This record gives sequence, C-alpha cells and structure tokens, in this order.
Amino acid sequence: MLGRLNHVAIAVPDIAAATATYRDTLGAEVSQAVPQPDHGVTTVFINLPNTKIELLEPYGENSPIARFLERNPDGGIHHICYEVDDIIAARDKLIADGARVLGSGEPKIGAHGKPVLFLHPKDFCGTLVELEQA
Ligand SMILES: CC[C@H](C(=O)O)C(=O)SCCNC(=O)CCNC(=O)[C@H](O)C(C)(C)COP(=O)(O)OP(=O)(O)OC[C@H]1O[C@@H](n2cnc3c(N)ncnc32)[C@H](O)[C@@H]1OP(=O)(O)O
Ligand SMILES: [Co+2]
Repeated sequence: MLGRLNHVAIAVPDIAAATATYRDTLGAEVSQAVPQPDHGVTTVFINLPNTKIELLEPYGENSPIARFLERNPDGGIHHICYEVDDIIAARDKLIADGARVLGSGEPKIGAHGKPVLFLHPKDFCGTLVELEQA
C-alpha cells in the first residue's frame, strides 16, 4: 500500500519565524506561505533531495492543529504523509481492517492538489498519518 514518503509535517506557532530558521539557519529552499482555508492551516514547504518538510501554522477558527500547539507550544512533528497509488482502495482496506479515517472519510484536496486522507494517530503507533494520492 505505501509508496514514497511525501512529507513530514511540523506544526509551529509562527510560520514566518520557522521559515526563516529553515531558510537562514539551515540554508533550505523554502516556498511561499500558502493559506489553506479548507484545512485550517497555512503551509510552507521545504524541498529536500528525497522528500519535503511541511510547516503548518493554524489558520482561522477551529484549526485542527490548535490543540496540538497548546500541548506543544514550541511546535513539533505533527504528521507524516505517505503516497498511495489508489487512495480510495487504501481507505476501504484500512476501514475494513478497523482503522479510523478522520473527518467524513471522503478525501479532500491537499496542498499538492491531490486527494488526501488522515488516519487516527491512536491506530498508527501514536502518529498522525496522512495519505496522498500519488
Ligand atoms: C493543506 C493540507 C495539508 C497537506 O499536507 O496537504 C495538511 O497536512 S493539513 C494538516 C492539518 N489537518 C489535519 O491534521 C487533519 C487531521 N487531524 C485532525 O483531525 C486532528 O488533528 C486530530 C483529530 C488528529 C487531533 O485533534 P485534537 O488534537 O484537537 O484532538 P484531541 O485533543 O482529542 O486528541 C486526540 C488524541 O490524539 C492525540 N493527538 C492529536 N494530534 C496528534 C498528532 N498530530 N500526533 C499524535 N497524536 C496526536 C492527542 O494527544 C490525544 O491523545 P490522548 O492520549 O487522548 O490525549
Ligand atoms: Co500534510
């Protein structure tokens, strides 16, 4: 089922400061900040030779990462995103196996314009997993 590691996401309280740290201190190539109203976050992507880092800051009310940042005020690793060849087939197998798919269970379009789903962290070693259609 699992393909490439598409990105590792880090939730941060201040995405401009985090972007400057990656750009200026770590010399990384960083994208513009892009508000994602449908997901309640603003994203910045850091391109690496073998994958990406996704910086996330809460956007608007009821951001799904707000409580995570209350628990981790300096920020922290928030989720990992794997690519899958067929996100619907993957979802249906996971549900059949008893895993919890978050939200409505229907994929939403993510930051890369591809369908994405999220799996409950309690079912995957305490780690929030995102699946993205390859
Ligand atoms: C633009 C899209 C972009 C992309 O890549 O394309 C994105 O990645 S969007 C990213 C933001 N969106 C999401 O994260 C959607 C899925 N997430 C959620 O629905 C919530 O974050 C949820 C339900 C996983 C957790 O929400 P919340 O923290 O408010 O719930 P609880 O406080 O009830 O927590 C329940 C339980 O889970 C533990 N938890 C929460 N977040 C994480 C996490 N990131 N990693 C590991 N564990 C997590 C939390 O500590 C609670 O555990 P407990 O033992 O019960 O205290
Ligand atoms: Co993500």
